[in-house]
Amino acid sequence: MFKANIDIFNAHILIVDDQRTNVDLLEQMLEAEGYKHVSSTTNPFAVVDLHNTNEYDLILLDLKMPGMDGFQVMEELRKNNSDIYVPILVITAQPSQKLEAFEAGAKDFISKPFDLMEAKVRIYNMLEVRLLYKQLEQYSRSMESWAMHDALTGLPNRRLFVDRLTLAMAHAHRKKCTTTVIYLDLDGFKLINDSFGHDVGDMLLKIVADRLVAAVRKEDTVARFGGDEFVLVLWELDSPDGVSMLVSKVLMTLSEPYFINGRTIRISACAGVSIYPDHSEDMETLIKKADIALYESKRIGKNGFSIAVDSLS
Ligand SMILES: Nc1nc2c(ncn2[C@@H]2O[C@H](COP(=O)(O)OP(=O)(O)OP(=O)(O)O)[C@@H](O)[C@H]2O)c(=O)[nH]1
Repeated sequence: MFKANIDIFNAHILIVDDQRTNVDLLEQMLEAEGYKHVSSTTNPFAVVDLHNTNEYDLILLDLKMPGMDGFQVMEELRKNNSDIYVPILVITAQPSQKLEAFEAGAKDFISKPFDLMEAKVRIYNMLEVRLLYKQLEQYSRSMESWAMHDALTGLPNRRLFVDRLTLAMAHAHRKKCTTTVIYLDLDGFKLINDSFGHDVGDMLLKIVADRLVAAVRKEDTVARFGGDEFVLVLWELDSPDGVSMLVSKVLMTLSEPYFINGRTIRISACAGVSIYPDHSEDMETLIKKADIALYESKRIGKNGFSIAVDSLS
């Protein structure tokens, strides 16, 4: 469950005011409050670059400045920022400008001359909302990644695999080339767990994942469907010979010895292969055919592979 853990005083704050005395006053106040990252500029033209580099959590922006006023700065910030939320608190001596400032994107305001107590509270409140929002965003990104990856190996899981295969098939359709699906299952993996323990089994699965990733190209996908089942999506293999050579290479890599906790462990794998569009143009059928081919190769014996047949059987 999401649990907020924010340190408001670690926030990055920029003060923008052409009057050095105002800048100094705000800077001193914020530093006395305990804010650790406060910087300032008296040059409104520098704000966009500064924000792009430092991604401030809060910009205290004077509205009335020569050359470029606060409204123009806000407009430039909005134009140059992919983040729709620009954290601006305007500083104004003219109450009549407040509404206009809100319409231009300001989130709150501080009146001049400063009421320091009020300024402190407004800054704190705005930072609280900003940092909570940022943390929630990070959390939802990590949840998204978690939902798409296998926790043990970090490989894509079945959901992400389906996305990647969809993409590879669309590419193959456009380029009139192939996409290959390789369904892999280790031989006698249960015995590894039973003989050496689940932890050793886990370590072996992680090494298997690393070897598979190393054996294919960067654009290919190696996914784990759970247990000792791994499924690969390969882009643009040009001939059945190429496929056979690659699967043989993968199986050979997996049958190399594994050195885990001072032990040397050997294991092999079987594979089933299906090719888009030769065996099917439908994704589910393509995966099913690779799975059936895998069972066929398991039936024949260890450390081998079968290629799908044209019709589902
Ligand atoms: N260490 C470990 N074991 C797992 C994990 N997930 C599933 N397993 C085990 O993997 C084993 C898979 O067993 P089987 O599907 O019978 O595979 P196998 O022993 O390789 O049998 P064949 O495929 O017929 O050769 C089971 O013992 C599961 O408990 C995991 O994340 N870590």
